Amino acid sequence: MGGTNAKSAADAALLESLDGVRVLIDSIDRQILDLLSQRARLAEQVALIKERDPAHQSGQSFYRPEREAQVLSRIRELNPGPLDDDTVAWLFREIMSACLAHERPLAIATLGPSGTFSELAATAAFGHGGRLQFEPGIPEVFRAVAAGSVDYGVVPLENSTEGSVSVTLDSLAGSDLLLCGEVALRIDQQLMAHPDAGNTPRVIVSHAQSLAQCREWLDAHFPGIERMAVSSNSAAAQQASADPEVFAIGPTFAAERHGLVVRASNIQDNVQNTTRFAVLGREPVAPSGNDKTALLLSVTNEPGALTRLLLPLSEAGIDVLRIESRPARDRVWDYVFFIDIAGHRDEPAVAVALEQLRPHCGQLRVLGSYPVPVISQPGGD
Ligand SMILES: O=C(O)C(=O)C[C@]1(C(=O)O)C=C[C@@H](O)C=C1
Repeated sequence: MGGTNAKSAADAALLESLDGVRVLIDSIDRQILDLLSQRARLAEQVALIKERDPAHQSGQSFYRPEREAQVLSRIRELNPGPLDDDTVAWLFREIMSACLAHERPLAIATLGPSGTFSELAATAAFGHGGRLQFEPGIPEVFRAVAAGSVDYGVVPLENSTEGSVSVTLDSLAGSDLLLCGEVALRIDQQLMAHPDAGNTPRVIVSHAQSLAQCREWLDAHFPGIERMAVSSNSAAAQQASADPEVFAIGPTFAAERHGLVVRASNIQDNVQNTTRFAVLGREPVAPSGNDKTALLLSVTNEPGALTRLLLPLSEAGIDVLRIESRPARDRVWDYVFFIDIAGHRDEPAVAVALEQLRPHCGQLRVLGSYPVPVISQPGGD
């Protein structure tokens, strides 16, 4: 006891000077490092256990979204402050990412070249331990995951200003891949140009979604200037870096990557502009305790068809979180519905409701059950 008091008196004295506080910080850092090393050794042990199990051979069984969601929720609950819950969760997101990379580095496909919002979303979902593989388009991300040349993919699903990303929904409908997670990003759009550019571009280029998210701003500030959609924001930034008469729209870090200067900041029409990105995988995710399930249903175009779909869900007390319809590509005036519900497909109430739904649908596919995101959206610039 006397020793502890002597130690705290010495610490109190150190707190009075910058050099003294730094001595204390150095000591804490040594302890954090020691604990991180112990955690990484446990991750090695986890890898050994998973490798022993024949069901756990693929990269898919090393990444455990349900466990990560549980760890992050617990950290938020335990957080004594003064750092806020999101901040400590982000720190632990990176610790788990580093431990996972130490167990088995994961390859993640996303829309490239480097400098897209999708790249930011992939890093938000997997931390900096994931190895990104850039693809020229969203269908190519699906193909890379399906072919097994990467472990996971990250694609944009829905934007708060522009609605669903049709190419993603159509690719989902046409593939066997599963949704394993989601991450929402605030999307702040920047107008960027070559450092030698004048004030009036010949053309403004960006991804079609980004051009649409800035439509009113562009009408007001650059009326009559041609707008051209290209495969990604970073492809647009690349074009602007090669031609001072081309301006691009995209995230700040695309300007940094391609040597451009930001000419106007946050030009999206809706300040709260947010995009939800999906994590695509090949294997189902186990329940975390707080999950959602994405469904794909098809019905023929006859009166009451949608009501017949929703009734078994509401009777089972299951919350419908989102409904989106897309034309069925193979039949005129028939529709497929993308429906998100609360709960995991392995929960009895959800499983029963899905069985009751099945006779009313031409097709019913569970696109995936996965944890409700635990960390609030980071800024997307
Ligand atoms: O618990 C596991 O299965 C682990 O692999 C460990 C760990 C972690 O660092 O906590 C790492 C990666 C997984 O995605 C989940 C958790």
